[in-house]
Parts: sequence; structure tokens; C-alpha cells
Amino acid sequence: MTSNGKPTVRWGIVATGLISSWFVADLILERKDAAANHIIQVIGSSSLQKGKGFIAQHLPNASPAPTVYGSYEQVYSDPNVDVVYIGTPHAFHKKNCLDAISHGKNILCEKTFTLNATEAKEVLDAAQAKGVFVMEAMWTRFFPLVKSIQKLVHEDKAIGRVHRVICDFAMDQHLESKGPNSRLKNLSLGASSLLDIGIYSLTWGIIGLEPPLGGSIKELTEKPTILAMSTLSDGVDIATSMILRYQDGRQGILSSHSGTGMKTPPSFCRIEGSEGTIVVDGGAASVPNSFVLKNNGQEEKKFEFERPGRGFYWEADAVALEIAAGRKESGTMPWAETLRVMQLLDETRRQGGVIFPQD
Ligand SMILES: NC(=O)C1=CN([C@@H]2O[C@H](COP(=O)(O)OP(=O)(O)OC[C@H]3O[C@@H](n4cnc5c(N)ncnc54)[C@H](OP(=O)(O)O)[C@@H]3O)[C@@H](O)[C@H]2O)C=CC1
Ligand SMILES: O=C1OC[C@@H](O)[C@H](O)[C@H]1O
Repeated sequence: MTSNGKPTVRWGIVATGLISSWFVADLILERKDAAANHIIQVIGSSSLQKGKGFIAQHLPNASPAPTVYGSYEQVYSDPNVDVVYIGTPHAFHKKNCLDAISHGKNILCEKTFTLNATEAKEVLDAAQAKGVFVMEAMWTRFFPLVKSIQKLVHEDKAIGRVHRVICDFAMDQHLESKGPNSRLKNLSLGASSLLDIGIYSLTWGIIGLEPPLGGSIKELTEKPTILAMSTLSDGVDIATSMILRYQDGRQGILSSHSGTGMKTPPSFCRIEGSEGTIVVDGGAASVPNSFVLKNNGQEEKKFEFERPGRGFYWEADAVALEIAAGRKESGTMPWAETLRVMQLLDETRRQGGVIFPQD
């Protein structure tokens, strides 16, 4: 569907937790540079009452109001839904995706895509067999700020030959106040600081160290190795450190902390090259608005970006454009990259002793 020259997508939102509330808030923002039109067609929740409460709280002025379903299944079988957005805990992504695929639905699924690479492969194989579009919602990769860094580093060579990225995402998740069924505490729900926030540090490592895929879907050739260590609390990694090492010596020193009282400086990312550095404050925290380029011998330059709302609309626009073009995977976050990230996370967990019952 197209109007005002832009593709229109009708979203079916699965789950009414925190991320779904952030996502819909961004979809309904008025934006002058929007690349697509977004309609929140239906909300699916484990309970009808919860779904209605979600609309009352987050979409009170939506017109027409989205349909509310008290099951996810009804979202998948609604013919008016073009794309299903999955905002459940990690452990349910595989089932939610497979169910949506079986109904021929396109999917945007929250990070981390699944619990492990085996699950991811199962989902992607099913998507291929059914011919539907599927993308992992690694929203950071769609930020104009990130695209600008990738251009400066990998195309313009603004900091020379890049050799190291240091990135930390630390966030006290107040685990002591959470019940045993919190997705951040319950291993069978995929509780893990690595999967929750360490994936951003890994993503920033890849962004800084590797040229972007450039919109073409290709076999990934970069095969870094990982050296990792985790601190566990009741089996959940509350802190994980990784060294991502490439054959030519490029290194990522990447970490995440989510335990109580983890008082660290704000999250950051530093990309180091032979002729300068790029420093992104809040870079690992997934929502930076600026970065500073320090090129040896030149003045520092600050790059600032506007970001109304949180910035989830960039990945949503990308989904709409890819589907309108008839593609089944994203050029920015293709299936091979989702699989490779899952494999790197699997190996990090193996070394850190982080095991999910589903493994
Ligand atoms: N991109 C980003 O910045 C962020 C991404 N995320 C990702 O989003 C996903 C969800 O996180 P978040 O929104 O924080 O999680 P929440 O716990 O806030 O919400 C998860 C929702 O999933 C549904 N659900 C279904 N089964 C269960 C179950 N057994 N236990 C708990 N919830 C269940 C519930 O919705 P209902 O009852 O309506 O069906 C629940 O509200 C994760 O993959 C996470 O990594 C999270 C935060 C930020
Ligand atoms: O992706 C995320 O970013 C923000 C955090 O609040 C959240 O736990 C995590 O899932």
C-alpha cells in the first residue's frame, strides 16, 4: 500500500511490555522526514484487559483505535496486518516468529533475535521457506548517527586504519527489586546482561571495526574470534567482558554490566584508528545523539543529530521500504548478520558459563 508516495505498513504489535510502548510511541510521532507511513492496526496481548490498558495508556488518541486481541494468534491471522512486531522476552521469540511465519506474516523481532544460533537458524529457514520478510530489531544500526560514523570510518578513512573499539554498556537494572519471573532474572526467559545490553557493545564493536554491508546482502566474510568472561548471579550473567579479535589484529574490547550497584561511568564507545579517534558518549547505551571526531593534527569536530522521540522509527521505516521493494531481508541487518551475532553470543556464553535451560 502506498500513500503520499511512501509505503504504508499496518503493524500488529505482539506483547504490551516496555519495548512495545516505546515502539508505538515512536511510530505515531509526526515526522517531516518520515520515509513511510505507519498504522498501528492491532495490539495482541496475553490478556484482552492488558491490551485495552495499553491502548488507553499509550495510544489514547489513535484514530481509528487499534483492534485489541487477547491472544497473539489472532494478530497472526488478521488479514489487515502487514508486519508483526514481536516485543516479548527473548525466550519466546522463536515460537512467536514461527507462529507468525506459519500465517505468512512479515516480522520485525526484538533483539536478541532468539536465545541461541540454533533457534535463529530455525526461524530464518522457516522464513525462507514461506517467503516472508524477517528482521532483527537491532535499531542502533539504523540511526543516521551510526551511518555517519560508518561513512567517516570506513569510506572516508577519517581516522586512518581502524584498529580498536572500546565499548561498555553499564546499567543498574535493580535486579534486587525484581521478582523471580522477571525477564532479567529468570534464565528460562533468557535473562542475561549479555543478551539484554551486551549485544549493543558487540554491535558497536562490529560497527567500528567492520565496513558496513552497504545495502547488499552477501555472505559475511569477517570471522572474528572471541575471548570472554562472565560474572554470574544465580546463573544469570550480570557482567560480561569480551575481546573480539580479528586475524589482522583489529580488536574490540566490549563489556556489559547490569548488576545492582554497578556504578560505572556512563556508557561509551571509542573507535581508535591510526590517525584519530571517534568518541560516542552514550554510544553503547544504544541512543547517542552526538559523537566527537579527533583527527590527529586537526581540531576536534562534534557531530550532532536530531532524534525526536527515541529513534525506533528509523528501523520501522527501513522495514516498510524493504517490504515495499519486495525484499525478504534487510540490507542493514541481513539474516547472515543476525546468525553471526547469535553465534558470537553463543560462544561468549559458552566461555562465560551462561547456560539457558533451552540450550
Ligand atoms: N530495543 C530496545 O531498546 C529494547 C529492546 N528490548 C527487548 O524487547 C524484548 C522485551 O523486553 P521488555 O519490553 O523490556 O519486556 P517486558 O517484561 O516489559 O514485556 C514483555 C512482554 O511480553 C509478554 N510476555 C509474554 N509471555 C511472557 C512471560 N512469560 N513473561 C513476561 N512477559 C511475557 C507480556 O506482554 P503481554 O502480557 O501483553 O502479552 C510482557 O508485557 C526483549 O527482547 C528485550 O531485549 C527491551 C527494551 C528496550
Ligand atoms: O535494549 C535495551 O535497552 C534499554 C534497556 O532498558 C533494556 O533492558 C534493554 O533491553
